[in-house]
Amino acid sequence: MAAARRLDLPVVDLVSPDLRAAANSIRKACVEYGFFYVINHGIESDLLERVFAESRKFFEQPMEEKMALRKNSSHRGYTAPYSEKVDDYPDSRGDSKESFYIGPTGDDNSQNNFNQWPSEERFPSWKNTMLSYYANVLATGKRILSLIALSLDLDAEFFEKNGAFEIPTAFLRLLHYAGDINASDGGNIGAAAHSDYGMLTLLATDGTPGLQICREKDRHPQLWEDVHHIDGSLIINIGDLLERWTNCVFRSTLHRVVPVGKDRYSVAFFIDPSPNLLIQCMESCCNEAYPPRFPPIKSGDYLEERLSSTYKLATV
Ligand SMILES: O=C(O)CCC(=O)C(=O)O
Ligand SMILES: [Fe+2]
Repeated sequence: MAAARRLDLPVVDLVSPDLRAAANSIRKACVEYGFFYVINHGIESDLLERVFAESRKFFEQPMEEKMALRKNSSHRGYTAPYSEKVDDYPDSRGDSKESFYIGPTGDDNSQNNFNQWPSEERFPSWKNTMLSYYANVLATGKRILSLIALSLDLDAEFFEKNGAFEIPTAFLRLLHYAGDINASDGGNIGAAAHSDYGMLTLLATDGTPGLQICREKDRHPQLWEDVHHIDGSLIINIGDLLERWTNCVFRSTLHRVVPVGKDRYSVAFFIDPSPNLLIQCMESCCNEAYPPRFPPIKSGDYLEERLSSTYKLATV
């Protein structure tokens, strides 16, 4: 895999008393990179450590145990290595990562029922740890979205008031990249180049390198830059739906995970708007000279289409 350049993404302090300055820094980050770090995000390091410990414990199980919780039709549960393929290369086997999805967990029992959990007997604190992380990271995500609204010259409550959070849609995804993948084999990649589909992604990693971004996807050859680890930070990125909503003022940036010869764990949290919300160009993102580039579309229709085209193999 070609060497990548080191990149210094903006760092946004979520307890900064100067909201306007934080919003400005987010705007610059989203216009230029589509990626940034947040610090002082309010998620206890102890909770994060427990999430990683439980995640490791789950993935260390024999394949048979993991497959007993394979992803169901509601996109919750386990996905095996090579079950996801986002590239179009005929020789590629797909992504070597394995993952576990946890969907909305709110009070709504009918939604709750779709989640799958490892047995309480062998994993006594697993579910509660994940539920606790889900609640905490969702709260952090909403604070970031409020700053994003300010950064787009919108009301801080823009997303809330528009009903973006009315029907909970956020997904937690535990990820494991095996360390014994041969990095020199071009057909092997942890996660192939992709952009995230939805609104906002909050990513925690165990500090192992591998994540890279490509700022100019149409440039050849592509230039990949390492997103290095900052202790205690979360990595935030903009998804395609928010790019579309902002009329491409904000960028949804191509990224991938390359093998580094070492096991790697990460935890992604994807926040999307309510499925029934109509995504149409934000007022502050268009004018006569820069008209809306996309027709309105319902969030759920857009995301369902993107998701179903990802899982092409029959193993999940
Ligand atoms: O594991 C990572 O660092 C990135 C994961 C990712 O890009 C994704 O799940 O969409
Ligand atoms: Fe991603």
